[in-house]
Amino acid sequence: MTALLRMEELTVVPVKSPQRKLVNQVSFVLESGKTTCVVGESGSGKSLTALSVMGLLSEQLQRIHGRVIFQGRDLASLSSEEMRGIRGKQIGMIFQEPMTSLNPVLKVGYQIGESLTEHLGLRGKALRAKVGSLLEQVGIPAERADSYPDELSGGQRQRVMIAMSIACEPAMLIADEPTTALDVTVQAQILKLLDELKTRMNMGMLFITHDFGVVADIADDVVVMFRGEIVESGPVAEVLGNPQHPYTKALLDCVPDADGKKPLKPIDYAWLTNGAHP
Ligand SMILES: Nc1ncnc2c1ncn2[C@@H]1O[C@H](COP(=O)(O)OP(=O)(O)OP(=O)(O)O)[C@@H](O)[C@H]1O
Repeated sequence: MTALLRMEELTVVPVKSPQRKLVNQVSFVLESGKTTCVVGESGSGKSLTALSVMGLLSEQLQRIHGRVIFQGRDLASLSSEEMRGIRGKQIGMIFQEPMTSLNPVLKVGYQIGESLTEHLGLRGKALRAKVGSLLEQVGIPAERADSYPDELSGGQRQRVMIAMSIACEPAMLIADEPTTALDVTVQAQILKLLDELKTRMNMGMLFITHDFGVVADIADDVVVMFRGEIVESGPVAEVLGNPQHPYTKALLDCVPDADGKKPLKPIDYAWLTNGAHP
């Protein structure tokens, strides 16, 4: 079976100091209908990996090596116009903070509709019906299309972002810490919704998180990143059930108990660097 996304030895560096490898030789595969979680602490290179898939690295950064093959095509070989056609249509995206992605002065229904008009040419009644149906698919009554973002709760705003990201029925969804800003109960609801949509629409989901609790809930496969490199990857049951790398073990130690009471332990970097357990 051809993979939906095949990342081959992706390497990202700052243009001005190309010896600093922010993402170093990262390779993994994502299949349709599956979720691959990229997990690691802040600064490990997760977001740069996701942005590379979208062709959205900032101008100060460049990919010096590797390929990003989506549906059999190397995304780097596409023009910016072709890439714009893929973003939002074949690859959907959601990010951590819906308020920064939603325009506060436009009704949410209008904002969901924009990409339907741009990519699918929908207008008028057909557009309104599709927007209503998308809102209902993410658990929001259709009439909330006329609400402004600040009239919705944080969880509802993230649901609106999900509706926007799936509007064109993309083959792949990239979710970068989509639940981090939400409280635990809402987080669980959003994860469940994403998981259901992934299965129903047979999407591949690339899910970026620093939280192994989230990985346990949602991943089929997991890629553990540390300082720009993959230290461990594989099916979630294997990586969580029998972690091999000290960094994975240390991150797993940081997961709070179900009641959320276990204090977070600081990660012992000396141990990681020497390989000797303290
Ligand atoms: N434009 C840039 N120029 C130089 N370094 C950068 C740039 N953007 C990001 N970095 C660095 O690249 C590294 C990886 O960043 P990235 O955002 O991918 O981390 P992350 O794992 O997603 O962390 P977080 O969860 O905090 O977003 C970090 O050390 C960051 O400081």
